[in-house]
Amino acid sequence: MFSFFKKKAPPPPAEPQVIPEASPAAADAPVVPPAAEAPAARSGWFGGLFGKSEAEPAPISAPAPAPVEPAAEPEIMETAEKPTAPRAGWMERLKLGLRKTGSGIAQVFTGTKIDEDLYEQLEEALLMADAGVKATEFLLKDLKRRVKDAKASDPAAVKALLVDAIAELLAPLEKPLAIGEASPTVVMVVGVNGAGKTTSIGKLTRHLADAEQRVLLAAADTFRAAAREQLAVWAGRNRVEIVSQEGGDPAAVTYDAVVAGRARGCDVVIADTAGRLPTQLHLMEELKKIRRVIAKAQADAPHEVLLVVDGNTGQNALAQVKAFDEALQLTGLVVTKLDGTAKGGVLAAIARERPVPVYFIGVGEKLEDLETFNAREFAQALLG
Ligand SMILES: Nc1nc2c(ncn2[C@@H]2O[C@H](COP(=O)(O)OP(=O)(O)OP(=O)(O)O)[C@@H](O)[C@H]2O)c(=O)[nH]1
Repeated sequence: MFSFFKKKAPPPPAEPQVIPEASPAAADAPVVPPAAEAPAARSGWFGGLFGKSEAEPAPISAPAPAPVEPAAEPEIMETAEKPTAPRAGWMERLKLGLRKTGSGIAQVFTGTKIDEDLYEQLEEALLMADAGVKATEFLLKDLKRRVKDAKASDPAAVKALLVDAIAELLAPLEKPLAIGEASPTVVMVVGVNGAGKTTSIGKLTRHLADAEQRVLLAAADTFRAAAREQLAVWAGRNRVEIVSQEGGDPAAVTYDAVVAGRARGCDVVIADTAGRLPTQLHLMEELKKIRRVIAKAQADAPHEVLLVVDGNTGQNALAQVKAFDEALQLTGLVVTKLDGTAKGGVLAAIARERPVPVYFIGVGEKLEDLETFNAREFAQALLG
C-alpha cells in the first residue's frame, strides 16, 4: 500500500506543447518529449506504489526532440495554476466538501434519545445523501446490531458506531493503483462527458512524473480539439509525452501510443477517451474496440480500466459504474468533485451494489486535489 500525499511545491509551469499526428508506424509514433529538466526526487505521494525500488529509479532517457508549437490553453489550466492562499489540509477540504452530505446525517444525532424516531431520521438522511435503498437498509441493520452489542446509551455514541459501520462498508473499495508490474502499465480512462477524466489524468500524471515515472498520454478523443488541447497542456505542465491525432480512429491512436510506449521504455501509458453516455451503444462499442486493440499492442493490457465518475451525480454515478463495468470490466474508479456535494453517500451504494475499487477521489480542480481513497477517513469526514 502506498502512503498519502506529501505536499510538494508545484513545479514551474511549462509551455504548452504541440499535439503531433499519430504515425502509421506505431513504434515511431510522434510524441512530444518532456522538457529536458531533471525529474523531482521520488519522495511524493506514490512513494510505495511502484514495483521498482527507491534505490533503482526508473531510467528516464530523453526522447528524440520533436517540433513544438504552442497549444491554446483551456480555461481549466488557468484555474489550476493560479497562486492561492495556503490550502487547508485535504481532509479539511473533504470534510468541507462532504458537509452538504453529512450535515443531514449528523443532525440526526443532536437529540438525547436513541429511539425509532432516530433511526427513521437516519434512514431519511442516508437516502437524501444518495446512499440508495440497499446500502441504507444495510447500514441501519448493521448500526442497530452495533448499538445493541456496545450497549450504547446516547446518540453521540451511536454516531461513532455509524462511522465504524460506514468505514467497514466502504473498506472493500480501498485499493492502491499498482504501477510497475507491467512495462508499460497501460491505463484506459473512461467516463461520461465532464466527469473529470482529463483533469484527473492531469493530476495523476503529475504525481507519476514527480515519482520519476516516464508517462506517455494517448489522446484517444480524436474528435474534440479542445479535449486534445487540454490533455496536451496537462502533458506540457507535467513534462510527459503525448500521442495525439486529429480525427481518425481513437483505437488506432491508442494502439500507436501503447506500441510507442513499449518501444520508448515508458513506465505508464494513459489513454484519455472521449466522454460518452453508457446508453450511446455505438460509442460504448468504440470503447470495447479500444480495449481490444490495446490488448493487440500489448498482450496483458490494459492493466487498468478506470471509470471517472462525478460524485455530484449521486445515484446516477452508481448507474454509470454498473453500465461501464458490464461493458468494459472496470478495475477501478476515480470519484471526482467530492469537494462540494450533497450526494457523497453514493460511495456506500457503490460499495453495496457494485464494489469496484476507488483508487482516487477528486477534491478540487487543482493539480494536487487528487487523493487516495481511505474508507475510515471518508466515513469520518462524512459525519464531521
Ligand atoms: N470541483 C471540482 N471540479 C473538478 C474536479 N475534477 C474535475 N473538475 C472540473 O470538472 C470539469 C470537467 O473536467 P474535465 O476533466 O474536462 O472532464 P472530462 O471528463 O475530461 O470531460 P469531457 O472531455 O468533456 O468528457 C472541469 O471544469 C474540471 O475543472 C474535482 O475533483 N472537483
